[in-house]
Amino acid sequence: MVSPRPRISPRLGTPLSPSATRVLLLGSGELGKEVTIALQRLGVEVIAVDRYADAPGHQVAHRTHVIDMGDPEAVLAVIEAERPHLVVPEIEAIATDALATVEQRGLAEVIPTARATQLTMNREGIRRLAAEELGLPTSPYRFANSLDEVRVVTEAIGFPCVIKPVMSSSGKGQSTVRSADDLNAAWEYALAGGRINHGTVIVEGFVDFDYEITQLTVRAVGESGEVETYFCEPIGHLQRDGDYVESWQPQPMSDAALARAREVAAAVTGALGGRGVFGVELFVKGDEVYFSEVSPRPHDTGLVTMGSQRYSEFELHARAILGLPVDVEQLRPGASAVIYGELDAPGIAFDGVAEALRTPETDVRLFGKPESFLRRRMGVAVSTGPDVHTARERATRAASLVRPVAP
Ligand SMILES: Nc1ncnc2c1ncn2[C@@H]1O[C@H](COP(=O)(O)OP(=O)(O)OP(=O)(O)O)[C@@H](O)[C@H]1O
Ligand SMILES: NCC(=O)N[C@@H]1O[C@H](COP(=O)([O-])[O-])[C@@H](O)[C@H]1O
Ligand SMILES: [Mg+2]
Repeated sequence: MVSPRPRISPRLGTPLSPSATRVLLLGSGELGKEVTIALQRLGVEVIAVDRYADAPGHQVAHRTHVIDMGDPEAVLAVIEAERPHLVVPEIEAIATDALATVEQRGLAEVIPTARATQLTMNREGIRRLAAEELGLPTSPYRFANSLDEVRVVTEAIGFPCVIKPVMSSSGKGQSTVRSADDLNAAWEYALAGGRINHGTVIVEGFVDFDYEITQLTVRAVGESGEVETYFCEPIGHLQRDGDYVESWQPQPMSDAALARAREVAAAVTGALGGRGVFGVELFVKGDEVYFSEVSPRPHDTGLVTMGSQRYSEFELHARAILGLPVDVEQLRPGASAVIYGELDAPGIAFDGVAEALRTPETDVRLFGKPESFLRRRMGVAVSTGPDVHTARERATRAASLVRPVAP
């Protein structure tokens, strides 16, 4: 299903010289910032691209660009100008047709593959692949293009159900609907919240799961010289309004559920192909595992790995995409808790960092986003501890001590 692709040379060059190994990131938020730092430590030349100036990843890259990432010509132009070896998508809303062109013309290698970015940018592509081609269990689902169609398909799906734009992330435009009276509001919210106003929604049956996990899965060159699949310890997380607020590792699971989670993750990532980290989102009920969606890149809930693993998901991504070996060992139970902006203002300040850092085994990362919004993720607290419970207490406490304030 996945065509063989040329393997990147494991030789690394000197940045800003003709021998440089060049990586271009499309998207330079908090996740891209950490990938960039990991690449910089390996002496890779990094070009960071985003839709706005001074994005977190811009602040640590060799060069930066601001473009409309939904514009295929703009995406192609920046890749043609920079001639990177690797193009690394950091968000899903990108002109993915341009990435297919890049791959076809052999301009650069797209991570993990152009097809993977095309399938995962739209919930319809990945859902049909997982449920219909691979036969993996998912929530029941239907697609709808108008409020009338939403009314019809919810008859089939039943209540409660979850309505989401087919192109969105971090819960934007998503609502859980309990009765037909709420459909109008959910439709309007989905139209307003989609990244690209596509006018299509997915209606999913509500899965009454016991817990949900991200199964970080790494496709990297192994000792055999072939791409092999590696699994991190499962990450449990808590979501509010479709956006992650807390994550921890490891999530305790039965042997049967863990084995099933890894089977599902291997099937999906194997079908997408390429190299790098994937965040496979799964719902678990008893020993049953339901596939939800997958990021073909590091995952926000995986921020916890900056504390809990020998190599964070960002370091693993950097190594895997460069064709270097990986080690997914977890060292200590860990947790992360999100620091939101809590106010709408540019150039905000943060009080309470010293108090937060008095918490044992705790780090605070402030992403440096130039503008704060009420519910924009501006930072994260990452803690470890003797057990997950202690790590969670530490991280949530530290995050609550950091107070965003107007400058
Ligand atoms: N069908 C469902 N049944 C129950 N809960 C759901 C369902 N779909 C979504 N959720 C809840 O909403 C959360 C966010 O959903 P989803 O991952 O699809 O949104 P997203 O916008 O892609 O978010 P992100 O980009 O952060 O992954 C899930 O992690 C889960 O907690
Ligand atoms: N769930 C996806 C996710 O966490 N993506 C991360 O958030 C950034 C966008 O943040 P912004 O909306 O605050 O600019 C993205 O660039 C990526 O790092
Ligand atoms: Mg998700």
